Amino acid sequence: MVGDTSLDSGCILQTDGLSKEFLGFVAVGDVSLRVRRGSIHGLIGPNGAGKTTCFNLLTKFLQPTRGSIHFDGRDITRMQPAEVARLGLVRSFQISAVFPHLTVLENVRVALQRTRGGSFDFWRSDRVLRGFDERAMELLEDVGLIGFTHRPAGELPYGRKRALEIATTLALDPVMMLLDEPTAGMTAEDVDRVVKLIRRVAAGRTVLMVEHNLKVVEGLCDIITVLTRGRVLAEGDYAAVSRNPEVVAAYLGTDPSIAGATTHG
Ligand SMILES: Nc1ncnc2c1ncn2[C@@H]1O[C@H](COP(=O)(O)OP(=O)(O)OP(=O)(O)O)[C@@H](O)[C@H]1O
Repeated sequence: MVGDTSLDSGCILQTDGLSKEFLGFVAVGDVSLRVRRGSIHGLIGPNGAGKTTCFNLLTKFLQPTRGSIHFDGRDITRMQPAEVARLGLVRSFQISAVFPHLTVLENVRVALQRTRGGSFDFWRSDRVLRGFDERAMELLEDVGLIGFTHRPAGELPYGRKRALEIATTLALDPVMMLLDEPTAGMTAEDVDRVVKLIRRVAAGRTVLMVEHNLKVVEGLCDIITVLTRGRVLAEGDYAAVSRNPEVVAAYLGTDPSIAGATTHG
């Protein structure tokens, strides 16, 4: 499959023979992923399966050892992370990307300014930044953070911080969002809220998410790719992959509950 660039027009993201080796160790091996435009696509697998490495390859934080990546009809295999983000393939960063001493509104404003104004605008006055307020408020509304507008981001409860992180990602106006374990470490109540939020922000976009909570995967994802030891083990909707004996076997010892389609972690 390496070098196969016949593009599937229904797919916004396509990898062919994608591989990453670390000193000969195959972290991702020959992964040919097809992400349908407008879908919510889950990437799951036991610990060490290669999910994070895969994400890092897609967002160009790592260069592949072999294989190709096409996004929206373009070959992005050798592009830089910022170029890929400009094309609309945006990763939702971890909490550390939120500035804790800035308010919720200021965080979104800065994200908007980075996108639209460019970093050279940083010296400009508050007045310029306030120009972004209208859009920032819309985004805060979208993610349910209006009630927290003037709170320092560092004081937000964990689940709300993840919502803020999603708002700052939405500020980049992504065509496709990559979400890395969006519900990790959350209380059940926060999980529900973030699931609803993802469903809402996924409208009109494509989402690829790594997620350990299988209940979340079941509820959100149209299609799921199961990785194990760097390779694609199975693909399909939740009902199909959770019944797949190879998937059940791969999870045994780490998560036997997949056979019963319940929650992990
Ligand atoms: N920079 C690196 N150097 C060497 N080995 C690495 C590197 N990054 C990842 N690996 C190895 O590649 C394999 C896949 O790791 P990866 O983090 O992608 O898995 P994962 O599916 O995201 O796991 P988890 O669910 O635990 O986060 C692991 O065996 C890991 O030790």
